[in-house]
Amino acid sequence: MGAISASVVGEGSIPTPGFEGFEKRLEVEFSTFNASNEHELRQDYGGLRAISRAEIDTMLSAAECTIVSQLSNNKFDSYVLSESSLFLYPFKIVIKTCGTTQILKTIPQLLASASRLSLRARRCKYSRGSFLFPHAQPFPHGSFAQEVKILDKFFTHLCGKAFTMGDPSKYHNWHIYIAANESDYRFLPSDDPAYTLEMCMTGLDKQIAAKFYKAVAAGSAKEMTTASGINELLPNSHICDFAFDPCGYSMNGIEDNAHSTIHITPEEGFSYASFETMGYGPGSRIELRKLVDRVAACFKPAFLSISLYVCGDLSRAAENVGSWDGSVSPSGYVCDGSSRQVLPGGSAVIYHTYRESAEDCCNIITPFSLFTEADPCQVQSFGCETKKVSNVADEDPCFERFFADQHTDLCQLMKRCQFGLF
Ligand SMILES: C[S@@+](CC[C@H](N)C(=O)[O-])C[C@H]1O[C@@H](n2cnc3c(N)ncnc32)[C@H](O)[C@@H]1O
Repeated sequence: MGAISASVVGEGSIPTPGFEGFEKRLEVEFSTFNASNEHELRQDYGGLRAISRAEIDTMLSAAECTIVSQLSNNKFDSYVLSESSLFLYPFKIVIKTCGTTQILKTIPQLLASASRLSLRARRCKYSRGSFLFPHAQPFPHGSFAQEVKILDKFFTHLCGKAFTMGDPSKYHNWHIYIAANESDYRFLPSDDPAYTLEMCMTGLDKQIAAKFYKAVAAGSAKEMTTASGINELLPNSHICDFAFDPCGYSMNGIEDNAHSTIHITPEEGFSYASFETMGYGPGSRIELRKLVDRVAACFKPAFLSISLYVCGDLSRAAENVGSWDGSVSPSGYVCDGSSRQVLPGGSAVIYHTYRESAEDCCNIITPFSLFTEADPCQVQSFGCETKKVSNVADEDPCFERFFADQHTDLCQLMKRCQFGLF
């Protein structure tokens, strides 16, 4: 497992005064090498779900986390991890890890397993908020520029672009990397855009945070789920929950082809909760704006951010995120920053930050006021797009070690991904 506290931290990281709640999130979408039969395959095809449990374990152990519980339906598999969650759809994987885990180390095993199933990556999306304790992150998570450089090496056959959203002079930004071939994405006007909503919340209400201590919840994750009202956020979803010792909570929710996931770090001083849904949108019975309100009311954080990613016909995707301007504030919150970005591969994202409208919220001390992101020397923001700076040298021994540690013939693997040699 990765870091949990001041004394137990992952390899290459330094001790911190608290647990790093902000997750790193990697989503990779695949297609078959034989595009002609892809449509039939999409109807009834296990795809990535055929990856063996042993391969999944190997992949996760590279990042320094493990599976603690599982829940599946006929559309996809979900796993609660020691540090966050994993979702395996036939053509898509979502891995989310927190603490000092090294999520990018999962990529070689993932690409190798997918290649054995004749699948190749056609889109990679990596995102994360600004860390609470950036100096504790091991290589290559010490800066967004390092992360981008590693991602570019794995996905050279796709055109990677990196963006830092939010005001660069502020502590809280959203970092997003997307690699996709435009030619792979042809959406029909009838295709519903797909939404991914992510909320990151800090400074949780103390009484609410207390519910995620085992001693208070009689040791039961189920009790935490009901006492907090989490079970009512998406009432038709099936929930797989897990309570950590002595505190902390994670859950995955699954409903047809949509998922949700919540992770909670209740410790005072660095309390954090995240909420994510993928697959809910206008076509479902869930209205995302009302959902955002319910989630904010459930945790009552002092600060929260929303990232809404839409993928589909580009004009519709851009239009859809456009309608989510800064006025879409959860009740009791004021928006203090908004940005919007059209991304490669028919997608777009908006990012808003909010603070509680109560006047006394300015007195709340959060780690944001104590630490600053380590990125500035590595990443320069031009508008939104992150310029990939050259001072992250290829010959940096950390890069060499990163790849040497993977036990995979990476060059061979990347060539195969690029040219479809399977
Ligand atoms: C629920 S996990 C999920 C992380 C999630 N990204 C977050 O911060 O909300 C983090 C919480 O569980 C606690 N915890 C206890 N044992 C843990 C372990 N072995 N690994 C990770 N977290 C653990 C941490 O102290 C923290 O409160």
